[in-house]
Amino acid sequence: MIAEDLFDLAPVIPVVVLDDAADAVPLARALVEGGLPAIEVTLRTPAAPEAIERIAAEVPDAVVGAGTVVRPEDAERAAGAGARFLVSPGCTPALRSAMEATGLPFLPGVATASEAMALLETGITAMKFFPAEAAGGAAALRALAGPLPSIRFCPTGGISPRNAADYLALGNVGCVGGSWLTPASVVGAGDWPRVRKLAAEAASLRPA
Ligand SMILES: O=C(O)C(=O)C[C@H](O)[C@H](O)COP(=O)(O)O
Repeated sequence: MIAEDLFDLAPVIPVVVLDDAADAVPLARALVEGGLPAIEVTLRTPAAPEAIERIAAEVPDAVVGAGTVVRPEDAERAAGAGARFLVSPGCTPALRSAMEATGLPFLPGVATASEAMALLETGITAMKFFPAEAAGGAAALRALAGPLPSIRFCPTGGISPRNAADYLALGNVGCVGGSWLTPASVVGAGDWPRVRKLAAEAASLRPA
């Protein structure tokens, strides 16, 4: 799998924060059943590595990745847990090297033309656009497509059912990411049917 393949899995990559690794498998099953197989588990909680391990072992139809990859050592740790892709909110040369060294596809985060150009110089054409809404939203991505037509983005940050379709209509958007599919209250209550419904609604944003 190369990074661009992540765009073809589903229109939305759920961004998941898990406090309890025991929630990982039922949550991932609900997302997959709803039609969203690519799942980004953020490395923001101590439970994240075990959550990734469990999903990788027990939910074969999921493509589990790690988000919030911030330090170079996070990349190796995520790969060791079984992550199949990596996502970072921004990027540095050291982080880029560490992500590349895992051999996994990765979406490094950018928010400006200069950041995107720095990665483009190293051959990267698939990136996360973060924080999408705060950094100019769909209008900013439409503008970037002019001078940087070879880059495709996964915008994340402030995306919801209200604005997701605006992003997905852009030619330089491969998919979007967001946490709205797994609200903390819903995960805390173990309301997996609700997660499945939110996922199904998101999956229908763009025909597969
Ligand atoms: O953790 C990361 O790697 C990030 O870069 C940030 C997340 O993608 C966003 O925080 C999700 O944004 P919301 O959907 O607005 O909650």
